[in-house]
Amino acid sequence: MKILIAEHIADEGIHFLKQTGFNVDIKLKLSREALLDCIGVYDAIIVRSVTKVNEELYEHATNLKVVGRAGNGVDNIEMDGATKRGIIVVNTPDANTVSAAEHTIGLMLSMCRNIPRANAHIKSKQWDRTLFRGVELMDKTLGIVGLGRIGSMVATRMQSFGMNVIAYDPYIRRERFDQLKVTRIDELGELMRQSDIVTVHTPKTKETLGIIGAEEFKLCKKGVRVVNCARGGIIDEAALHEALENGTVAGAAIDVLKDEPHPISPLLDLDQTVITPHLGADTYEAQKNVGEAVALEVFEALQGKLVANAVNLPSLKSQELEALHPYLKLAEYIGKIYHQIRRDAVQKIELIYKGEVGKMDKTTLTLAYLKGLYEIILEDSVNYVNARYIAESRGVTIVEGTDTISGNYTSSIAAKIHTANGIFTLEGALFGKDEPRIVDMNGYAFDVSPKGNMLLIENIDQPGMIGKIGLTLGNECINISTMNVSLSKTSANALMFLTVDAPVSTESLEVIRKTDGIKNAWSLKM
Ligand SMILES: NC(=O)c1ccc[n+]([C@@H]2O[C@H](COP(=O)([O-])OP(=O)(O)OC[C@H]3O[C@@H](n4cnc5c(N)ncnc54)[C@H](O)[C@@H]3O)[C@@H](O)[C@H]2O)c1
Ligand SMILES: O=C(O)CC[C@@H](O)C(=O)O
Repeated sequence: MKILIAEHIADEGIHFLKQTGFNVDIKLKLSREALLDCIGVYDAIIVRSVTKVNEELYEHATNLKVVGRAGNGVDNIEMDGATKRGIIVVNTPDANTVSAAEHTIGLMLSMCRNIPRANAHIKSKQWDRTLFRGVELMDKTLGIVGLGRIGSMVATRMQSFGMNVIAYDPYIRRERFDQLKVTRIDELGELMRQSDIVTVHTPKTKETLGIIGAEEFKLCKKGVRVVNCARGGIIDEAALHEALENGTVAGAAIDVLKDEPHPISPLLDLDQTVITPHLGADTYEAQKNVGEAVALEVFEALQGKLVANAVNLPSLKSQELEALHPYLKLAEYIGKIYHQIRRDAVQKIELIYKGEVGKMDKTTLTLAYLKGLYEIILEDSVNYVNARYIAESRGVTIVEGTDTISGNYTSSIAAKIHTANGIFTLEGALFGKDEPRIVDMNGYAFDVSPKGNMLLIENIDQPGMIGKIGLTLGNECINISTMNVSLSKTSANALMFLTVDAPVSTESLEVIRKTDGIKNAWSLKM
């Protein structure tokens, strides 16, 4: 596996990746052309906020499996393009939060006390204290837009400064506001009216781009101050420039610009602005955290593991992932069986999660089922990321449900596959803590451990069949490890699952199928 580190990450992360035995190339500041030229050989790329990982790059990145975003914001990564190609995108959302919150506060204080200009003044050997009179934070109202990880850290820290903290975030539950002792404001306009300082902490999305613009500035108290340590463009730069020039806004503290990494913006020419070149995450602590986290995630994702911080997968915490693991295995096994027995195109899949498993993350379990289903026909090109996309692009309807009752088992997963030629059903249960078993197939009851090479045989239920099958397999040099027979409740047929010690060749399978009393036989690989 080859990994390209295209933007600087901490040595700890690089060291980790190198000792895994992967081939690691560090090529910082490549031109776009050079990046497009070389990306084709890489299995993974690690970037920060500058590299645009978009359609153009994906078209050249024919081997790419993982994009590691060393940091939080993924606005430089085109997610749909990655998902449909099965490229897993991982980031490190918690690794630099404290640094970003502290930088926000540093910028806020610098702006309110004119620290950067005063510093430049005295370093030019001048001493005039009348030029830099500032304002206190105590008793002022801080309006936070986006009360997520960083917004909430800024909130609690600024409360200790004696600020009255209000916030606008329609996507956060009321209880969270209460827990943080932050006043919930239902409309952005109202937040703008009440605030002395406004700080934005949303991701950059279609909805938040320019969320604070000319109209919002019209609602503000004269002399409001603004902070943007989130993403360039969330506060419209042209409108901000205008508002600073006409005095509506007294000061702006900014870490992020619309067009990075270019230091070009009219805001740079104003005395009322304090600007840093996207330094929010630039602390030793944050970079060490980010570097280590992204390296581990890229390593795990390259091994096909489900990673906690995968952006284009349902988000799961590591403990949840651990608890889910045996069920994921079970769902994948159930998925694997259908296309090894039937070729009929799937029209609809109903998945019923019964018992304990019904309380777990069904979205991810269904991904595991679909991964198993399509792996049989698409092999490595299907993974957790694109499994649902593949099903949906084939017009397959997926229905998920739960049932509190799971018969004899603590947990089971029942799959019902609808095709033009009828319905195929399969149910699997978990035995003990982590042992998957097939317990029912099309109404035949079983207790089968799906593993290794298997044979499924349909035969007429008549005396002597087991001996005959044993003899046929013996003649074909097929050694049987386990055998599980189930009789039909409605016909004179039986189904038999066998575990065998080597793959059964097509020729042997033909011989088995022609044996008297055997109606069909399938070789399965689990
Ligand atoms: N300057 C830096 O170096 C630096 C470092 C880390 C993160 N960031 C950026 O900081 C921002 C916040 O990061 P985070 O980790 O706190 O993210 P987060 O996902 O934890 O929080 C974002 C919050 O914004 C809210 N939100 C989304 N759309 C909204 C809207 N239209 N109106 C109001 N609220 C809305 C969400 O509900 C969420 O609570 C991101 O843009 C991230 O990229 C910058
Ligand atoms: O360090 C970076 O490149 C970006 C940091 C920050 O904006 C992030 O999104 O994590």
